[in-house]
Amino acid sequence: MILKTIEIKNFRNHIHTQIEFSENLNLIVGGNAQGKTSILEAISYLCLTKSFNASSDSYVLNFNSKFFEVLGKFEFDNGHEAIVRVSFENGQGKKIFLNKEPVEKFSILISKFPIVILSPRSKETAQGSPEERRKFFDLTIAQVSSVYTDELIDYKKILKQRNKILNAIANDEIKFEQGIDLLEVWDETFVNYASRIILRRKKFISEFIGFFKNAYSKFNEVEEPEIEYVTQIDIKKSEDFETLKGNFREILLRSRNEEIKRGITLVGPHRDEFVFKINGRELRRFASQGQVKTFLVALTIAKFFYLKEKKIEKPIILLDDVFAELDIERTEKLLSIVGNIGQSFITATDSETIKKFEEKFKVKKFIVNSGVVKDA
Ligand SMILES: Nc1ncnc2c1ncn2[C@@H]1O[C@H](COP(=O)(O)OP(=O)(O)OP(=O)(O)O)[C@@H](O)[C@H]1O
Repeated sequence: MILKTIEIKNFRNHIHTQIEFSENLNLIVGGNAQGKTSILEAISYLCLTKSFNASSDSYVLNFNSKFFEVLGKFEFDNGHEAIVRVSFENGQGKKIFLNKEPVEKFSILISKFPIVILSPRSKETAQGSPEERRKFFDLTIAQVSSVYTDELIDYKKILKQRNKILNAIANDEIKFEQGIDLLEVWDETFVNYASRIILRRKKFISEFIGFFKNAYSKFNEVEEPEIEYVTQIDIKKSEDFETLKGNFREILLRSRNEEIKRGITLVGPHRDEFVFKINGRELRRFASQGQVKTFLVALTIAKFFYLKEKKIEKPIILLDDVFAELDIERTEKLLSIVGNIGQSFITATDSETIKKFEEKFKVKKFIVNSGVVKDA
């Protein structure tokens, strides 16, 4: 897939920006705070319905505007075209159109437009809390399966209900027996959703790990990297759905007294972990900065090839400020692996490093100045 053109209105400091991209490498250059990352954020809205940087749509809405709009024209690998329009207005919320038809379920869009992003925030995936890694992998699975996104949303709703009941029992707001009855109403559905998510994550990691190890070995052939999926049930003894469900139901029942005492759900995929390791040691605790960088680049490459195979569609790739974050060697290697196959967008502040990079790669260069973009 390639993004041929984009039109951005009232988005961060871009009042009206129109860009025609190259189908290979697009280099977006400018000084600090000129609006380079904002272009990548706008692209992210077209594929993921949101920014990879901002937690709220209102944050990217231009300070002096009432609405923003991003319009992108894509071409899929089979030659078909698609137009995505995302708009947001204060008080009205976000609206998305695919080929002029309103998109009711955003999960559909996420699973249709494969994208891989490496940004300064990606460090959180390696070094942040378990939630950061769950987010990274949940998004990767969501990009392949819209059903997974819908199930995750439903799971979170049921989890909230369950927590409300447990909390009410713990605080004596309802009678114990009444609370247990209520819990039992929710629990079978809870077990069902939890088991589906766990099974999906298990299957995903068994497929993804090959892509990941292969990518890592391109940078380091000596180290043994690992991504371990850790869930509360014995995953090896949970081959099929019914067995997994049975195992899950069992630990849920076993945890009931503790859950009631604490007033919260203690068992379920919201507590899962994906542990990153190098040579058997946890990355988060023991890795050097260089190892963390290699891990992140390998994750990016692995995700690119995983999505490409699953979607039978080349993802686009966004690299935000990678020269500052990664160093030139890793960036060049990353681009020599994925940049020759797909379309990439890379932001950078102008420097000697960039000049050398431009000599090596065929790039279309754009200069950004106070939210205004010009072809270089
Ligand atoms: N909601 C908003 N409305 C208007 N301007 C905004 C809004 N949010 C951020 N800005 C400004 O828009 C610019 C966008 O910066 P952006 O993050 O795209 O910069 P950048 O060129 O990538 O810079 P750097 O190299 O420092 O990362 C900044 O000047 C920022 O202060």
